[in-house]
Amino acid sequence: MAAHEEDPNRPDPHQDPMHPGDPLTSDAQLEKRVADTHGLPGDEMTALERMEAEIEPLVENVSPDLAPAVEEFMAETALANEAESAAVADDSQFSGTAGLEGASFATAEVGPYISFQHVCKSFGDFVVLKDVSFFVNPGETLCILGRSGVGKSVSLQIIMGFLKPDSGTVLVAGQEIAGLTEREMQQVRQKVTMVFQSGALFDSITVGENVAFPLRERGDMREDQILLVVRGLLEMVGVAGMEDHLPSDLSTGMKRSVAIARALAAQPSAVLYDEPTTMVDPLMGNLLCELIQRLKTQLHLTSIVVTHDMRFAEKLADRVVFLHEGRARFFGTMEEMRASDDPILCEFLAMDELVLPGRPMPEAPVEKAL
Ligand SMILES: Nc1ncnc2c1ncn2[C@@H]1O[C@H](COP(=O)(O)OP(=O)(O)OP(=O)(O)O)[C@@H](O)[C@H]1O
Repeated sequence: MAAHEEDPNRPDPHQDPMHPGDPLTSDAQLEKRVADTHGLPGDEMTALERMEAEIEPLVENVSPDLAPAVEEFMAETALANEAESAAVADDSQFSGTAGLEGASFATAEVGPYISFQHVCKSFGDFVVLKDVSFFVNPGETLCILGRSGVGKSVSLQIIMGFLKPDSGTVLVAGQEIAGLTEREMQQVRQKVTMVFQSGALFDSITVGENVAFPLRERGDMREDQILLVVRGLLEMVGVAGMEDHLPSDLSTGMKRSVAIARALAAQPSAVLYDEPTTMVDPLMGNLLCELIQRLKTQLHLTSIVVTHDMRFAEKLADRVVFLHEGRARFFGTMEEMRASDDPILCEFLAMDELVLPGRPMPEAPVEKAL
């Protein structure tokens, strides 16, 4: 097609892509729609304007024909997250600092979005978590650190309700999850979603169908709207044009990017990431790290990241919890961790210095010629 010819399939830039037939969403219309959807008062407009301005950099690499759809979709998420954070802050269910004695409570004046209080978990006789307590406040990022097998992934699975703790209290989205039915837990999982190490994509359907899945589940979006948001989200996470591929065609890093796009399609308040930078090259690792950082600041996402990568933790974490022998050996800010003289923690950090990617590895002993 010649450059000047109009593509009949190209969305009309003067039409609202989320609500075709409407003129392009004016600020007032968008304010009303988001207010209707999330029950926010009409005077939230200034917040919404700020939100859209914040979100702009997130969609800067998205094609102009897709950007408005993604921007509006993400603005809804960001605004809902602000409201959610406020609701958690007001929630009287939060039972204070029980089980977190000795931790840093510098910013704990709002209730945590997710917390463990004295959590224990065993598999048969094998005790994984003996008495673990930590929290993450709304909009903050917690990194879970520790050697292999200390229960980092088990902790994430407890938060998602896939595993049940033997004792202790777990708050997710500000509410205690112990007594919830599976159906209630599914509602919690709409707010708090997880990006697995493997991506955990559905292998038999395309990348686009994977990302469209949560959008179709909502039941209130038309197919053409869904396609716009899917393509836009894939561009946003750096895997443009992959919608017709099967997950098996993708590299590990690309699968994780698609898994993040699918998680975002559910408009979550919190995302749990299990080893997002493991087994990808340093460039892909940096891209994923930057994406997670942008999602945190621009969407006000609460995040928990299980990682072995200290540089990643340094960039992202508001707080860290260091698990060791079934306990939260350290819980506090990155700065407090660096200042700690705990020998076990110091040894862990020293080991990390030795194997940090990008730094020269310690010289291997030269083998003697036989
Ligand atoms: N469903 C399960 N049944 C029995 N044991 C389990 C189960 N899930 C995890 N475990 C055990 O719990 C321990 C902690 O596992 P987990 O996956 O949380 O470790 P991790 O800290 O994430 O380690 P890594 O960094 O190697 O991924 C391991 O010994 C694991 O074998």
